[in-house]
Amino acid sequence: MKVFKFGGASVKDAPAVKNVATIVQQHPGPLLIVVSAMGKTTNALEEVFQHAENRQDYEPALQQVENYHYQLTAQLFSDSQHPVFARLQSQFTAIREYLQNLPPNRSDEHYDQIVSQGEFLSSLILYYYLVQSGFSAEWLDCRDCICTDCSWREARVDWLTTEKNIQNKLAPLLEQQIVITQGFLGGTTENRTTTLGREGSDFSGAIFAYCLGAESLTIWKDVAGFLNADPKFFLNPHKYDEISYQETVEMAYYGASVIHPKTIKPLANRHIPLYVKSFLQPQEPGTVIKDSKHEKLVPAFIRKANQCLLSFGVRDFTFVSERNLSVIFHALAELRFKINLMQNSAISFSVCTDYDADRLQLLQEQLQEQFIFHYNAGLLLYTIKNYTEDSINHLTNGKEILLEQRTRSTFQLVCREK
Ligand SMILES: Nc1ncnc2c1ncn2[C@@H]1O[C@H](COP(=O)(O)OP(=O)(O)O)[C@@H](O)[C@H]1O
Ligand SMILES: N[C@@H](CC(=O)OP(=O)(O)O)C(=O)O
Repeated sequence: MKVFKFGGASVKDAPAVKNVATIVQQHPGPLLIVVSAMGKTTNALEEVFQHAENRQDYEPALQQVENYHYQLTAQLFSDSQHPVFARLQSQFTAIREYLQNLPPNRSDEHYDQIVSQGEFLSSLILYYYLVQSGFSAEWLDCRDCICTDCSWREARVDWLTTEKNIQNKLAPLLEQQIVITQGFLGGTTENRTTTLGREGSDFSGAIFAYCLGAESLTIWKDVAGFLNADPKFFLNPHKYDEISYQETVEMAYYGASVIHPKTIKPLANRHIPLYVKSFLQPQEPGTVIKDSKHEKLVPAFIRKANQCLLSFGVRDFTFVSERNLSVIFHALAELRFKINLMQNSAISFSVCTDYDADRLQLLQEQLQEQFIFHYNAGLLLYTIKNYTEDSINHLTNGKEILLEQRTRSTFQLVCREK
């Protein structure tokens, strides 16, 4: 039993969906397909929700999402009476009804109900297309399997219940046919939809693979495999043919965005290999991530954009103490800031984190009485894993560096985005 995860880029238009069917055709045998929203649909739905949250007209943004899905679907199904069109229509009717009836206080719970819709649309379109192409297939609502708490936007998985659900409801289905389900989503015991954190469909693939005891998980990407740098920002990156879970989890943690950082742990726990393969060249081997031992790898360059550097200074001539730090950490955790790098001196403490204007405002309000609080936005965080002096010189050349740090294996710097 294999699990394939197809991300937004692999289903971004009609030819891409046809390509997915070709890939599936080439892999006979029990298969679970976990699919993300098509193209940039999740961003577009976030925009719809933001308009609704600010009591602005969300209809033009929603109309764009609808047109995109209809146009793509019309290129896949020549029969305009095909049931897929009625399903799409009922999804959009439900979205509009939900938005019209939003209560005055719009919250993260409402965000999840809207932003989750992209995966329902994509999984329905892919399901109907595979059936039309002659596959024996079934559509599964992942909320019947992936059980989470109510931590909206980044729900936590109840692993015991999820494993039981997957064994009882999904495993028997997979004996008969291919099953298509949604990435990124879960459901609470009260039947509310949750999301697992942006770009969380890789993690969904790993949850299913873990609970099914799958032979492997393959994530299909627009790159040749797991590379030592993002080809959008670095020339001629090197592809790893094989790499350990340990190295991968560290690189994903530092920001190698090709794999969601939560993906690795469940797979490593059950020794399930993860393949990163190109949907553009599916016959190529890509990268395999597993329990492997290797010599020191070539340096990996990881770039994290939209960073800010927060600094907390003490108000008197005392030093930054453990007690001060615990107040700062508590506030950061409450507001769900992820610390990407930190450094302290006698009288100040600095943290590099993802920039979010609203949450920064709340942090400032909470801490400004106790600390002198400053921040710099518009920054980049670079990490070199397995660095060499040459790689550091290459990276730092010409950059205005605000902070740098190194351990025996990892070099990090924060600099201005030019
Ligand atoms: N180390 C890396 N190796 C390969 N691709 C990377 C790496 N770091 C960042 N990327 C970027 O990740 C992208 C693919 O991941 P992602 O956009 O999440 O795909 P999808 O949303 O389709 O699942 C690539 O297009 C590439 O720009
Ligand atoms: N669609 C969601 C989940 C996801 O993982 O998407 P992708 O596989 O395209 O990164 C998002 O954009 O956050």
